[in-house]
Amino acid sequence: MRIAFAGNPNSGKTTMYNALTGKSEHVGNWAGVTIGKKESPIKKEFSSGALEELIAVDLPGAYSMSPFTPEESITSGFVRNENPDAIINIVDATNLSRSLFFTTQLLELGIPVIVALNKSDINEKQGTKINTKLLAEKLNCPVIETVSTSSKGLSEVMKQAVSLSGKGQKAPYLQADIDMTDKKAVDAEDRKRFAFVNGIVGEVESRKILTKDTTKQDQVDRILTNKVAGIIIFAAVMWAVFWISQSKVGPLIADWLVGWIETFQGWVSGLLENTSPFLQALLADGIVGGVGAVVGFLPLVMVMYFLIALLEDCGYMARVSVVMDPIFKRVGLSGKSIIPFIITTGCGIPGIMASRTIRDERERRATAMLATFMPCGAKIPVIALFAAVFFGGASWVSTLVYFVGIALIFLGALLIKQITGHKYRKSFFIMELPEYKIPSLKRAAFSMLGRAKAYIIKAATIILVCNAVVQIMQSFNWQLQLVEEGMENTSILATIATPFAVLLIPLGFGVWQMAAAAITGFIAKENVVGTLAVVYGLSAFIDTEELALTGGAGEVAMTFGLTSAAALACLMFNLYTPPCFAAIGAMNSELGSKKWLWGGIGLQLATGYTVAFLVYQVGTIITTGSVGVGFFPGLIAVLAMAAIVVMIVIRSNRKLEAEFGALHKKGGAAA
Ligand SMILES: Nc1nc2c(ncn2[C@@H]2O[C@H](COP(=O)(O)OP(=O)(O)OP(=O)(O)O)[C@@H](O)[C@H]2O)c(=O)[nH]1
Ligand SMILES: [Mg+2]
Repeated sequence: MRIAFAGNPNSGKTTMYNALTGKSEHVGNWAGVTIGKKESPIKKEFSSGALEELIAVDLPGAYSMSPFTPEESITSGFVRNENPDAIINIVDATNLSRSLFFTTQLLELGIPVIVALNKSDINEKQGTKINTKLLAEKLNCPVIETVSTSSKGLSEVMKQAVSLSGKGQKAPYLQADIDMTDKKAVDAEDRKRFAFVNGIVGEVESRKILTKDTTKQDQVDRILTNKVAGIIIFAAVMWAVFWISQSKVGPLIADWLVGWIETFQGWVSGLLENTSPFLQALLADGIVGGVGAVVGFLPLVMVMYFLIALLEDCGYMARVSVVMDPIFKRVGLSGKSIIPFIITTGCGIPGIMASRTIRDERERRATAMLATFMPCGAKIPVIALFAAVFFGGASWVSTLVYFVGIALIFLGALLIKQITGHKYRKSFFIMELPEYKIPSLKRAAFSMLGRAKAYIIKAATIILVCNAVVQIMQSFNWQLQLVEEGMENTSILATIATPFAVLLIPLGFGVWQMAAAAITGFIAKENVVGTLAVVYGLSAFIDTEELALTGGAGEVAMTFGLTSAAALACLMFNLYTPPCFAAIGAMNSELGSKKWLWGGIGLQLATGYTVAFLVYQVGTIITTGSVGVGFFPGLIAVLAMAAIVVMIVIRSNRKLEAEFGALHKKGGAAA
């Protein structure tokens, strides 16, 4: 027996789904969190004696059966075509008139509907009363007050769902038989439906606080969404997130963790004392050392995940969208893009997927393509490592790379706008402002632990294998003999990476070790740290005795042999060139076009290269007074890439002019 969970965005569907199934799917306090269908069996205690297994199907939020965005069409498609046995319609009880529009459409499908008047706790606090008995009569279906966050009313909802499932449903309002392609007729029909819904709401609801009254929440919103103050507050909030996770609390815990890892590594080395040097190197340095170096940074990432989960839960994200909207509009994006960008600071894959909730196709693709310029959680170890080794652990480094990421998003968006002719297209922006609430520490902790688990699994699988492969490739030469000391350049790894390293000379880090790290970084960005640990034979980058990241920073910096300008260039190259393969896969499915995908990858490659070139060369001029090595070849490469971009812009503009320009002229002449 399948029971669908449908309703407006942010009404609490996923919270209810999690409560009934024991899952921990992503919940957040803004519209558009769930972007795909999720299924899971309902716990026995809620199955209210049903003989068959009950399957809950969580769906993305939708305002109506006529979808505007890809994720809305998943919902309407499912309830229309997949015949669930019953629909639980989760209605945000604080926003009845908006929600019932969709309810009346669901009631027309002939599938039994149970209305869960969710968030009824908020109504209680605000003194809003809803006559559920009367509402049930008007709608012709059971109406039950629920609070998903505390499971109130859920047993009753399930009882009704089980007893009604498979039976029919009589609709209280039937849409007239109209031509759905006739926009005027559809609009008129929608207006009639609204009138019907408002009539019901007028009868069943009594409010203490009227919608037009200003509440405390409105006053807070006035400040948080203010054009100037809003941006300053947002910058301060994000800075605090990075500062706490990467400079304060994160490193403190990391230090303790690394102590354990080092002890473990010592123990493994002890066990292997009498075995072959290759085996020792592979197990103790390659696997334990490499994976340990990556896991050592886990606390930084975890603290960050925790803080972002708190931000998601309190209702602030939607406000940030509003603040950023006018700025993003200028570059052809919309305020909604900010949510994918913030999610990407955790991981690029859900970040890219979150772009699905943006209506305009061009904006959606631009967002998916640019999201990974925001450094993700896997890049934190890389940032922290370079900051510690070359810049004394300075927190300006991480702040800088996030701001450069934002700047690149703006520049990239401007470029896409140029290429796709944004001036010919219009878009609009609707963002609902959800209620503020005190974020749940428990939920944030769960979300953090879930992500930490994924990070550890990744370290123990992909990263472990990569490190082992790197270790083997650097231990042997092509004759499959062990490489002797001083002959490291002849290893398989070195000979493969050297041609790539040549390309990196104008960026200041044209050595095979850095090239190898960048290449393994495409498999997973943590690999940059793992590979550097393996190829340079270093292990823990966090020094336990000095309670600091790489207490032996000077020594490590010497081993790497980079100037500070080259180090910063190397860091930025690893951050802004294309993300890991998994994120590229997500880009592929969201962009839905090979042209856009390759355009995106090309843009990322060109951007990463150019930024690294500029940072190294300008940095070298500032510090030494003359340009760095490989300046001219690098300049030629960068100019060639720029020329290609200019050519694409000119060509596409000509095409657009032919397509739209004529149209505009015609329109102008007629007027
Ligand atoms: N006060 C209160 N808050 C709730 C209740 N149910 C859910 N919430 C909160 O509402 C917000 C949205 O919850 P979700 O479960 O993500 O909503 P959703 O309907 O799945 O949203 P989308 O996936 O975006 O369509 C979260 O912050 C929840 O904690 C409730 O009964 N009472
Ligand atoms: Mg949801």
